[in-house]
Amino acid sequence: MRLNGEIGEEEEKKVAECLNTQAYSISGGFSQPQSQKLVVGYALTSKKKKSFLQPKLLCLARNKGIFFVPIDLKRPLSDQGPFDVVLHKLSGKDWCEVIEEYRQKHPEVAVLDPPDGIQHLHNRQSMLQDVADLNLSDCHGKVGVPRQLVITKDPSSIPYEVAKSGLKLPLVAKPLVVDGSAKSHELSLAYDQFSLTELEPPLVLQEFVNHGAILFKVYIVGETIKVVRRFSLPNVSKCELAKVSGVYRFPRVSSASASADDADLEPGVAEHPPRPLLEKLARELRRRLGLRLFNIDMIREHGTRDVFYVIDINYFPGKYNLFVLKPNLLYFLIRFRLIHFLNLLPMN
Ligand SMILES: Nc1ncnc2c1ncn2[C@@H]1O[C@H](COP(=O)(O)OP(=O)(O)OP(=O)(O)O)[C@@H](O)[C@H]1O
Ligand SMILES: O=P(O)(O)O[C@H]1[C@H](OP(=O)(O)O)[C@@H](OP(=O)(O)O)[C@@H](O)[C@@H](O)[C@@H]1OP(=O)(O)O
Ligand SMILES: [Mg+2]
Ligand SMILES: [Mg+2]
Repeated sequence: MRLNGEIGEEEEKKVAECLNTQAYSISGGFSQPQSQKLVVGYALTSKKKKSFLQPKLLCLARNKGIFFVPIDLKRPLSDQGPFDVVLHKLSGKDWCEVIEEYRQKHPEVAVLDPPDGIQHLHNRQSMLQDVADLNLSDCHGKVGVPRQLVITKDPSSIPYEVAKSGLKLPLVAKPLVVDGSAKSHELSLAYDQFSLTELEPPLVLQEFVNHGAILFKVYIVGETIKVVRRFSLPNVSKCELAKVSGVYRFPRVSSASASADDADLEPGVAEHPPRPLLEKLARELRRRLGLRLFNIDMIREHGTRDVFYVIDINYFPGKYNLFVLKPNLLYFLIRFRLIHFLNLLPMN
C-alpha cells in the first residue's frame, strides 16, 4: 500500500490515460477499468444535500459519467450499491461505526474521508493541534494558531483560569464541539474576564487576533487549493478594549457575508497568503489529518506581511459547488477512485 494515496510517475501516467479516455469506472469488480460510469453513494444531512447537490452540479457530473446515488440510512450499507466512491458528512457515533465497518469490509470502495480524521475536526482543540505541531515558519511566512484554553466545566472558575493562563483579552468563546448544529457555530467576543462566567462550557477561549477584518477561506480538494476572501470581524483597538466590557454574541460573519474578493481593500490586508506557504500547509494537513476535502480559515495578523493564524478547519465545507471548484471536485472524484484502485494492486 502506498502512503496516503500518493502515487509514482508511472501510475500518474496511467491515471492521466484513464482520465483522457474516460475509462474510469470499476464498480462491481476492480480487475480492469471498463465503462465510463462512476457511482458515488452519498450520506449527507438534508441541509448539505440542499446546498451541495444542486441541479447544475448533478448535470455537470452526469455529463462526465458521474452518478450521485443516495445511501438509505435505514438499510445495511453493504446491501446497497455497488459504489465506486462513498461521500459522507454525517455526525454521530453510530454513523462512524457503520462507515468504518464498511471500509474494512469493502476495501475496493473509495471512502471520502476516513471517519477518525473527520472526528478530529469535530473538536476545536484537536482540530488545530496539527497546525500547532507543524510550527511552520520557514516557508514564505509563519503559520500558527491563536493561544487558547479549554473550559469543560464550572463557568465560575473561568476568570481565574484565564488569569492563570495569561491569555490576553479580548477572547473569542467557541463551543468546544462542532457537530454541524447551529449551536456549535454560536460564538461570542468577551471584552473582560469577569463576564466570562456568563458562558456555557464546554468551550474554547481563543485570543482574538486583529486581522483587518479580512479572512482567507482556503478550500482544499485533494491537491487543488482555492483561496477566497471574506469579510470578518473588525480590529479591536486598545482604546475600545479599555472602554467596553461584557460578552457579545456575534453572527456567522464570514459565512453570511458576501465575498470580499472584489472589495476595495488595503493591499497589505487583501494580499493572499503566499502560495508556497499554502501548498506546504495543505500538504502537511492532508497527510496528518488523512483528509482530502476540507477548508482552512486563515487570518493575517494586522500590521504584518507574513504572520498567519489558522482559526478554524471545516470538513467538506459548503462552497465546493462554487463555479471554480465544481469541475475540480468532479475530476478529483474520478482521480481519487483511480488512485484507490491502483493502491489495491500488488506492488512489483
Ligand atoms: N481568534 C480569532 N481572532 C479573530 N477573529 C476570529 C478568531 N476566531 C474566530 N474569529 C472570527 O469569527 C468567525 C467564526 O469563527 P470560526 O471560523 O472559528 O467559527 P465557525 O463557527 O467554525 O465558522 P464556520 O462557519 O467557518 O465553520 C471567523 O470567521 C472570524 O471572523
Ligand atoms: O453554510 P454553507 O452551506 O455554505 O457551508 C458551511 C458548512 O455547512 P454544510 O457543510 O452543512 O453546507 C459548515 O459545516 P458544519 O461545520 O456546519 O458542518 C462549515 O463548513 C462552514 O464553514 C461552511 O460555510 P462556508 O464557509 O464554506 O461558506
Ligand atoms: Mg470558520
Ligand atoms: Mg468551522
